[in-house]
Amino acid sequence: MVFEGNYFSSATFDKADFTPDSLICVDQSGIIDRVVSASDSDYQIVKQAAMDNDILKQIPKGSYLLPGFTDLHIHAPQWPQAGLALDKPLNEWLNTYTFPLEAKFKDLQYAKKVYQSLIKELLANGTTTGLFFGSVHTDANLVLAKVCAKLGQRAFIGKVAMDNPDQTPDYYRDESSQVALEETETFILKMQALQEQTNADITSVITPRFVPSCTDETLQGLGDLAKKYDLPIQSHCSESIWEDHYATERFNLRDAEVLNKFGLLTDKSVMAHGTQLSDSDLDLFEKTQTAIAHCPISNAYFGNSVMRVHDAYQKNVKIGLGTDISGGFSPSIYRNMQQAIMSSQMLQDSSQKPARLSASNVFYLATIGGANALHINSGQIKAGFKADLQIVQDQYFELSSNNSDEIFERLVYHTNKENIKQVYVAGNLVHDNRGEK
Ligand SMILES: Nc1nc2[nH]cnc2c(=O)[nH]1
Repeated sequence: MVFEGNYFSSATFDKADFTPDSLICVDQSGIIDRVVSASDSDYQIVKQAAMDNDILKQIPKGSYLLPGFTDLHIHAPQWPQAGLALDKPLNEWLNTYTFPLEAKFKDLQYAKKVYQSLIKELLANGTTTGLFFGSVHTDANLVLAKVCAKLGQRAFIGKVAMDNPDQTPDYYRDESSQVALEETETFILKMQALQEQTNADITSVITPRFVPSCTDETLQGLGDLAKKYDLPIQSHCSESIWEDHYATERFNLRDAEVLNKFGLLTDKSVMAHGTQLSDSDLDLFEKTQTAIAHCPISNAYFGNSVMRVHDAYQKNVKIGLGTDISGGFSPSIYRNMQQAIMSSQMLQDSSQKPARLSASNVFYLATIGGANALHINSGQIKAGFKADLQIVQDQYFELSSNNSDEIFERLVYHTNKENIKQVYVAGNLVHDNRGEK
């Protein structure tokens, strides 16, 4: 396939490049094998060949090609309660609403219905890769993997491990540390088999829910499994003041230090939130190459402060964006880009250091940031990268300036589901709403 049109892609944290009138050539394996610019001598030849082979896709005037987004933190089973009970503190929200909902995923029919709805919604919002928390149930997590395989989303999925009887309800927990670890290993092996069977881009992820939910044996065992199978790890770290106090009381260590002690901070780890991370925690993240999933909408409810994106970035800590469905109400990474900018302004007002984020900064987080955290060659429109792409319409094209910087800001601020016309994962069309008004 060859796309013809204008595109935006992050060049650096501070700058998104606009490239007009290009041919983006995608090979059979879904990789961008060449980007031909209008000034290249063979532009017309490449275009003609694509037309002759009926593989030219022309992007209409006023629409742009962007890289697909990575959602670096999302709880798939919480989709049915997106936007509900967000006026409660985290601990109450978990115990009163979230654990009872997740417990329902024992029912595989229910799981299938919810997961189909969620993955369609994410694709329609331009999210081409997701890093998912599932539930404790191995089989329901496999349902999620099958749905992602079928609908074509790249997925990293974790069977949630939670076995600490002091912090989890008896109706929703792994029965013991042994069960948590055995089920995690079973999930890893079944995911490997499914991956081989379907050839889908699905990976299992070691997933201790968070330090309070897990016993020491489970935290240690999960660290060992991550090492044994060389897998990504995800959890929550320093999301709230309550979580930080809990770690200090139980271990006399900071939350990040506890995770590190059990081998859970590695270059394949993605820790959600981090609003309470200290400078020394950020140094530890840098040293271990652990990434942060910044979830600005969720943090406004549960985070007790704004995550210091600039400080983390300055310290070379990898960062991407997450929706945190359903701590965050919106499945849209666009909506989270907007909130990241707004929240950063509030941090700026209470901080001596630079904290403001620009549209280019948050676009970088949504694309390159997320892809780097997961070690995938996605998030850029460039030769050698996966063709994870979205065609997005600038709804104010006819009304407003056509300066590329302004178009870019409009796209970041105004794109909604209706303006996302097509989405591709590794060159495969996974969402098409051109027929809709
Ligand atoms: N936001 C959020 N924080 C958590 N900490 C432990 N579990 C959760 C969860 O489901 N959502």
